[in-house]
Amino acid sequence: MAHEHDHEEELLGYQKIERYDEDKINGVAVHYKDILERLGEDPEREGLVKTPERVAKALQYLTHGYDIKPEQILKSAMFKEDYSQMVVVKDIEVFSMCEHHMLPFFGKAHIAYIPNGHIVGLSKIPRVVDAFARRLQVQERLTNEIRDCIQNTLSPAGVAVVIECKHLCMAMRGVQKQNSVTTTSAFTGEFMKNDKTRAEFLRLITASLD
Ligand SMILES: Nc1nc2c(ncn2[C@@H]2O[C@H](COP(=O)(O)OP(=O)(O)OP(=O)(O)O)[C@@H](O)[C@H]2O)c(=O)[nH]1
Ligand SMILES: [Zn+2]
Repeated sequence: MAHEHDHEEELLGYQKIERYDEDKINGVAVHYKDILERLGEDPEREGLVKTPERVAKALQYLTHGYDIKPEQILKSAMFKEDYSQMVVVKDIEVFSMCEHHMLPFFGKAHIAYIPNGHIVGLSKIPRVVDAFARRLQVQERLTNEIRDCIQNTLSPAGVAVVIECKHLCMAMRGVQKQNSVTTTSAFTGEFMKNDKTRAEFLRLITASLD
């Protein structure tokens, strides 16, 4: 079986990076076969035979954030540094799933912090976003969890998080609003106390490079 799989990857010419928990995949797939039948489909037809397994794998991937420890990610790349100006990472892609309908919501996160003795490896900030986004979420909690993780781990003078997302549960169904974007924000420290600092952050995330 393992051999067959290696061969498949060879044929595709690339390595599939995802690692799957077979018990979990099989357990979820059984239910999706039943769901297909209950929706009026024929789970044995060619295009659907592997669908329960594919859906199970997709869902495992879309919720793999439960297995990640975001604090550890930050701690793995914290460096003593004297820099005390705002550090902004903007336009970080976000893909998450709303916990009410299990439909995607997606957009961008903009994050800033003001170092207080330590800086963090830049790539670790989008990694923290992913760790919390790849779970069943609401946008408000996602926003707060990212803020709290950075604040509690790095102890900066302040953290700012703004997230802008479209929710498919509002576009494909329900109220069917195709263009509405939801914005959430969360602040600590200087971003909360100091209007000028918060305004500078908001200006930086709306400013364009080109
Ligand atoms: N606050 C918040 N609400 C969300 C988020 N994602 C989805 N929702 C909302 O969750 C709510 C669930 O409300 P219900 O009335 O129980 O669900 P529903 O009958 O499917 O509601 P409609 O979407 O209005 O048809 C809806 O208003 C969704 O728009 C989110 O990230 N944050
Ligand atoms: Zn929803």
